This record gives sequence, structure tokens and C-alpha cells, in this order.
Amino acid sequence: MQKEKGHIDYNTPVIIIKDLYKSFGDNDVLKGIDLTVYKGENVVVLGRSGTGKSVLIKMISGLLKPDSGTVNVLGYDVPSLNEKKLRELRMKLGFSFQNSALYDSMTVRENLEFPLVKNSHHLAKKDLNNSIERVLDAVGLLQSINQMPSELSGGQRKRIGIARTLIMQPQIMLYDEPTAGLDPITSTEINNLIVAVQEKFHTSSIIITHDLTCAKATGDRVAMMLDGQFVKVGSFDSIFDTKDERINSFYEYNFIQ
Ligand SMILES: Nc1ncnc2c1ncn2[C@@H]1O[C@H](COP(=O)(O)OP(=O)(O)OP(=O)(O)O)[C@@H](O)[C@H]1O
Repeated sequence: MQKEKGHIDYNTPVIIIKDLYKSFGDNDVLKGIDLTVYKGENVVVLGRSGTGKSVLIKMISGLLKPDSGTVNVLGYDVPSLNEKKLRELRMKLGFSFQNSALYDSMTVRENLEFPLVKNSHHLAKKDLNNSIERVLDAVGLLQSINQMPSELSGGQRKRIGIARTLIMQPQIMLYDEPTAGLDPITSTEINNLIVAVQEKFHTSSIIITHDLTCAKATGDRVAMMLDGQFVKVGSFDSIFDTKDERINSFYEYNFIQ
């Protein structure tokens, strides 16, 4: 799928990260990270296992504090936020993580209702139904509204998980390994959905992956993380137009369609 970039607002940064450092004991994980994500933009963070991609996401959502550097998300200075402000920020973020499982004992409708009712107590039944149908339609699973999660495929469950996140109308989506454990056809569906979400809901996204097909399909820009630093940030093709052996070997170990 060829991406068009008309929807990105380069005058409005939504995430600004500057000179970010984080160590755990003598394990120096992030060593001077800089990254700006613009409104409506999908940025892929590409890197091998253990390079600190998840640590970065935790800094953005305030689950971890940096040793030094700044993390500004939607105007919030994240490391300085108290619990109340952190909750406020997290309401504006949508998390699609591998462990964000659905409730097995609830129907798809109930799974989607749950976060809405929990967070907006005075919602009329009609508005609730409209919201549920809107996001299910966006992920192409309106027909599954009354099914149980056990009746769905892994890819369908993942899509319902994304719908459940979208129902809270996040401004930024954070996808952690969205295609991990999925077959190539289902992976392609999820990649297409990530782009469709961006276009339909005008969200910005950070997509963490080591899947090159996913990076190419979903990213407006790709940030290549090696040894705790972004060694290159740019279009997918520009990243791999290099003589850097570490980047080339990363490419060679992946199968690209
Ligand atoms: N809370 C923590 N305490 C101590 N060390 C941690 C903690 N969180 C992460 N680390 C370490 O930070 C490093 C980077 O971890 P991280 O989970 O960010 O890697 P990753 O790039 O997301 O890898 P993967 O693709 O395998 O998830 C690892 O060495 C990990 O052991």
C-alpha cells in the first residue's frame, strides 16, 4: 500500500523527546534519544530485541522516569506529572500491547462498552451504541458484535483490541509489536488497519517493531534504534540506503515482501 502524507501536520508536534538517557544499574539502555512526532504522523521505532524500545514507550506514558532529558507529550512535561495529570494524559493515549487481552467472559460489545462506561459515567445508551458500532466498523468487524472472543481468530481479536482502544478517541496510538505472532496475511491486515486508523481518526502513532514489512507499510518515518540510540531517522528506503553494517545486517535477517 502506498502511503500519502497529506494528513500530517508538520507545524504541530505531539511528542518531543530530547537527549533522553535511562540506565538500570550498569545497563545503559537509552543513551541520548531525540525524536519528534507530528500530528497525524506514524513513526516506526525499529530495532532488535532488548535495545530499549519498550523502555521508550514507558517513558512516553510516564510508567518510567528518565535519568535525564525531556519527554513532552501533547504539551505535558511527562516526568514531572503527578498521578492525576498522568491519568489525564493516559486518557489521550491508546495502547495496543501484546498483553492487552480481551475479557473472555464478555461479548465483543461488552468488551468495548467496558472502558467507555468506566470512564464516562453519564453516556446515553444511543451514544454508547453509536460509539461501539463506529469503531467496530472501522476495524471491519461490525458483524462480530455479539460474538465471544473465543469464537474469533487471533487477528480478529487483535482488531477488537484496537477497536477497544479507539473507542476512547486517543490522540496518540502506541503499538507494541503489532504483528508479533501473526501469520503474514493477518500481519498485512493489521498493517493496513494501522494505516486506516491513522487516516480515519487522524491519530499520531508510535509503532514498535522488528518486522520490516510492518515498518515499511505503516511508517511515514522510521527511527532505527541501535545500542540505545537512533542511528538513523527517515523514510523506510532512506534508512536502508547506507553502508552501516549494523543496519544492513538487520535488513538481511528479515524477509521483505
Ligand atoms: N524495569 C526494568 N528494570 C531493569 N531493567 C529493565 C527494566 N525494563 C527494561 N530493562 C532492561 O532494558 C533493556 C531494554 O528492554 P526493552 O524491553 O525496552 O527492550 P525492547 O527493545 O523492547 O526489546 P523486545 O523487542 O524484546 O521487547 C533490557 O536489557 C531490559 O532487561
